[in-house]
Amino acid sequence: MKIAVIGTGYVGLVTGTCFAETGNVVTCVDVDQQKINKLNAGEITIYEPGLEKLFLRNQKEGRLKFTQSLADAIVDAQIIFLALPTPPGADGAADLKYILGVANDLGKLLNPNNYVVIVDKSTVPVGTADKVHNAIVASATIHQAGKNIEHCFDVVSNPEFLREGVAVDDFMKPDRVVIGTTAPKAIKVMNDLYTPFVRQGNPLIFMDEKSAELTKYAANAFLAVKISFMNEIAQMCERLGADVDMVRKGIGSDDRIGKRFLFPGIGYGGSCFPKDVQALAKTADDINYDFKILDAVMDVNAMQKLHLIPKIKKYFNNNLKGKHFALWGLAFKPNTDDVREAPAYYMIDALLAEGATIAVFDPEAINNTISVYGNKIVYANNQYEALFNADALLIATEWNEFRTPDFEKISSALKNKLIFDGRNVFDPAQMQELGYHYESIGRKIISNK
Ligand SMILES: NC(=O)C1=CN([C@@H]2O[C@H](COP(=O)(O)OP(=O)(O)OC[C@H]3O[C@@H](n4cnc5c(N)ncnc54)[C@H](O)[C@@H]3O)[C@@H](O)[C@H]2O)C=CC1
Ligand SMILES: O=C(O)[C@H]1O[C@H](OP(=O)(O)OP(=O)(O)OC[C@H]2O[C@@H](n3ccc(=O)[nH]c3=O)[C@H](O)[C@@H]2O)[C@H](O)[C@@H](O)[C@@H]1O
Repeated sequence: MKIAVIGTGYVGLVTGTCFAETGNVVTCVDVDQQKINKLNAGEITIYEPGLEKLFLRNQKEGRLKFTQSLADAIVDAQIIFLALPTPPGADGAADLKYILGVANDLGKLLNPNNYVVIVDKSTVPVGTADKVHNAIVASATIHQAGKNIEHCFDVVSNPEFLREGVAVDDFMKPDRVVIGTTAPKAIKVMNDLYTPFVRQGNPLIFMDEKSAELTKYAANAFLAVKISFMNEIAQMCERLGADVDMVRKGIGSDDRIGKRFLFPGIGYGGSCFPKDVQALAKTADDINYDFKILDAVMDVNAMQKLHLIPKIKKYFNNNLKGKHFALWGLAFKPNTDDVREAPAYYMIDALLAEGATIAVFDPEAINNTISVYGNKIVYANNQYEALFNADALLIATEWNEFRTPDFEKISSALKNKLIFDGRNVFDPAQMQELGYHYESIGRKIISNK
């Protein structure tokens, strides 16, 4: 099939590449000229394990192309994906200006003689498929007066459930594909497109557009509830002397609860959970429904992101002025360079406000961080360099390479054998043996005092 993907960010690039991988001819569009130039030069623009190999192969074989021109990309396309940003507006609702802006452009460009399925892959509020449909028709009425555009397209909601860091696997082998449309022609096209991705029997779930749109928010909000619930259990553990790792294993082995997404830490971050929980709360607000759990989740997460700060302050008698910290991990989770809503940044801001200095290291997110913090913090070339002369090591992201470090190197570089771990990366028993003062989330404090 011939496919256009509008928006070539984390979702658009993975979507385009993976559809090319199953033999489709895909043209990705972006307004960012630098991005398109880089991609056309064979340079990948995001760090996502496994993506570069597929990107290069499909580009070489002519199945994956990049352009700035929407008009060129949609010529003869049977499917047009919208993978555009939906950032929070001032009131917390998803801002639809990118989506509706492109819908307006499509109204000018669609060919009334070619049927096309327009698929919304962005995370959008319930009712957006109708808005996109109406925006296209309104624009066509002005710019293509007299032509019968309304019958040449359907708008489908096909929310994306990939996780950054494992995006290629999630896309190629999805747990399920949710497709919101009741239009028979669109159902056929979407079924043909996705059949190669569900050969193991995972379902393609067809439903109406609104249910599909709400499914996406419900999934992200439910996962945020799960994480926040465990973060609150961790708070209880710290006060009661229980161990959250044991509680996690104890409840996770119950199939009804499941093992995944029960890891406590310094809160959830990223470009989606924070904005999507907020947007769903706003939708509830708009229809006068008081969605109490979502408000609690947002409060818990705001508190959790700064959970280590009072612990660090307590250790240093409430005075961090002049203290110097090493921080491992900047990305909002491992295996990505994405720093949007990264919990590490909340820690950096809080420590800088207390008068501390910080040296940071992350395997992939240093460049993105330089553009945010400039010379306010120090950037190390590797995890050990960050430790030099620091009063303590702080951990904000559980990259695998942090899991079994050289503890001798750590203790010889640090001023104190002191670690505050926001992702429960180390084993408290080992820390005790090695003589560290070690504080983590929901587990007992190891003291060397
Ligand atoms: N990042 C993720 O892991 C996931 C994101 N989503 C959703 O997918 C959507 C996109 O998210 P990301 O890919 O992370 O965003 P992103 O910000 O990485 O990418 C969006 C791209 O769209 C481009 N763009 C903006 N206006 C444009 C226009 N008029 N024409 C062409 N390109 C344009 C931007 O330059 C950017 O490259 C959002 O709604 C998000 O909630 C859904 C599932 C996973
Ligand atoms: O809509 C989206 O953008 C995506 O949002 C999340 O994916 P992502 O944000 O890439 O990463 P997750 O693995 O879900 O992690 C999100 C945050 O939760 C935190 N987390 C995750 C799991 C856990 O047990 N504990 C925990 O604190 C992570 O550290 C991270 O900060 C969802 O998992 C995807 O299904 C969804 O498509």
